[in-house]
Amino acid sequence: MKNYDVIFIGSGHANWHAAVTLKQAGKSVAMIEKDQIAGTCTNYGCDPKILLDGPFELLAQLKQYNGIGVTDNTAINWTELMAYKHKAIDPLPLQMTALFNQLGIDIVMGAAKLIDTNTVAVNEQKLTAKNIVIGTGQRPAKLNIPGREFLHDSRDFLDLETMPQKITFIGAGIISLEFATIAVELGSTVEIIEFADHALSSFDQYHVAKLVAKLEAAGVKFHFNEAAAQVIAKGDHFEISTTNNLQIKTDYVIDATGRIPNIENIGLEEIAIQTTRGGIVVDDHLRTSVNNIYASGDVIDKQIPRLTPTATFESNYIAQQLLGNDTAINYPAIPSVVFSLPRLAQIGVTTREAEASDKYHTQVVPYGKQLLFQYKNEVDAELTLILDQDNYLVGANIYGNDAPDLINLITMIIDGHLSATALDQMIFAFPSSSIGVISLISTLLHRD
Ligand SMILES: Cc1cc2nc3c(=O)[nH]c(=O)nc-3n(C[C@H](O)[C@H](O)[C@H](O)COP(=O)(O)OP(=O)(O)OC[C@H]3O[C@@H](n4cnc5c(N)ncnc54)[C@H](O)[C@@H]3O)c2cc1C
Ligand SMILES: NC(=O)c1ccc[n+]([C@@H]2O[C@H](COP(=O)([O-])OP(=O)(O)OC[C@H]3O[C@@H](n4cnc5c(N)ncnc54)[C@H](O)[C@@H]3O)[C@@H](O)[C@H]2O)c1
Repeated sequence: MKNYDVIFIGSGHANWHAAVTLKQAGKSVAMIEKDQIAGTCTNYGCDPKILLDGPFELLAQLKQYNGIGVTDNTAINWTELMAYKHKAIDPLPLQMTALFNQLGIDIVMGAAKLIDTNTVAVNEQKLTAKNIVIGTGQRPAKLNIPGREFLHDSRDFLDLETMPQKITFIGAGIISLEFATIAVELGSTVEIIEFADHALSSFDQYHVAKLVAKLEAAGVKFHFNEAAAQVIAKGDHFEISTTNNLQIKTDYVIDATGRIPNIENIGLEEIAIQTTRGGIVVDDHLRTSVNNIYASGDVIDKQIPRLTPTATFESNYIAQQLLGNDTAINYPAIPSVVFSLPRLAQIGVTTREAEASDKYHTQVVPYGKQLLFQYKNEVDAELTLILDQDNYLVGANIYGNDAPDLINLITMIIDGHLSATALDQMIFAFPSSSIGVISLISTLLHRD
């Protein structure tokens, strides 16, 4: 039986950052993975998604010059793009495995199960360790309705060789809105069934409404207040009916009604690790109810966004814990982005929280209009800043193609508690899109 300092169950961002740090610090480390090395983000999530999205973003920007210099927009060849995706993404697990092996991390392929508080079974072997970290992530939820066998998920979409002519998404969450943006641009008839009366419930609803209107103008049909009830196969197509008897004919159905934690069949009940429907319960040191076993990433029962940067933050935190630092975890402000076109991003105090408290005030900055050519004629791009009573930035929402980068800039202003005076001490490259937004924000920020 092989004995380690630390065994990691799962090889996603929740675990591999810590595995590398601990190995480099001289610990013996094993990482067990039952599917593809490097987990969801690398193989079935952020990375393939953003690769496929690239030309769609460029096309959206080109369209902003229609009638003022650009006449003929390029068409996207999805099948060719998908071939490129396979070429770029498929080798990543092997490359990451080689990197981990080179560092001296033992990689074990197979489904891990805890036998006792120090022992993990995988295939026919048993491995022991002083500490174990569970980072088993999440999987797509699957609706329990008649015809569920016809439902596809995000992984299937990111592997589609040809885009179906008619595609229907169940759920108007992040995954649906990102993928609907792509499908409608390729000319598919896109419908979205959502049981709430709005989309993207955790995002600023003023910006969400603008995004929904933009997608509707592009041809996406939203059916709010509708819950999918059954899917029937009829010849070469499918018929979806809702609880209100709405009928939709479609070629392909994606169930994007959320993601659920992988907590089953890994021995948690046997050794009394506490879980809820939301995942593994941890304390403020990311320890489970069994003291030497930690949990990290998407599988944790947590209120913060389940994202790659939060999984990475937790992984780095656990590495430091296992190297002797005993401070409780303290999350900074966490940005979230919806990679639709335009993008939505948000961080920190929300507009809803700001409206309910006299500690904050909000300011809308229509930077698309104010910085027209720096932002490539994206006229409707705007951001809402949330400021505290001393005019320090505590939150923001962005609607615009540049949101993923702008929100990082704003993250630094929030985390650094930067005033306008502090920003004045820095020199930024000019002309650039960011310097424009920095100057607009500066006029509103605290001055010493
Ligand atoms: C379509 C899509 C797009 C996304 N886009 C973004 C984005 O743009 N930005 C962003 O920040 N986040 C995005 N995410 C979320 C991001 O992928 C996750 O937050 C991140 O992957 C979480 O990392 P993790 O290590 O906790 O889990 P995972 O990456 O899911 O890793 C868990 C690993 O554990 C393995 N495992 C499970 N059970 C066992 C077992 N018993 N034994 C051994 N191994 C096991 C799994 O096979 C998996 O490889 C996206 C997710 C999806 C699905
Ligand atoms: N850009 C990103 O960061 C990114 C991108 C993709 C995925 N992710 C990850 O995936 C998660 C999002 O996954 P998602 O989009 O599947 O979930 P979600 O929670 O964002 O959205 C699910 C939607 O489905 C609706 N719904 C649930 N049951 C329904 C039913 N029976 N009929 C109709 N509608 C129903 C819900 O009301 C909700 O609006 C994120 O939380 C994140 O962890 C992140």
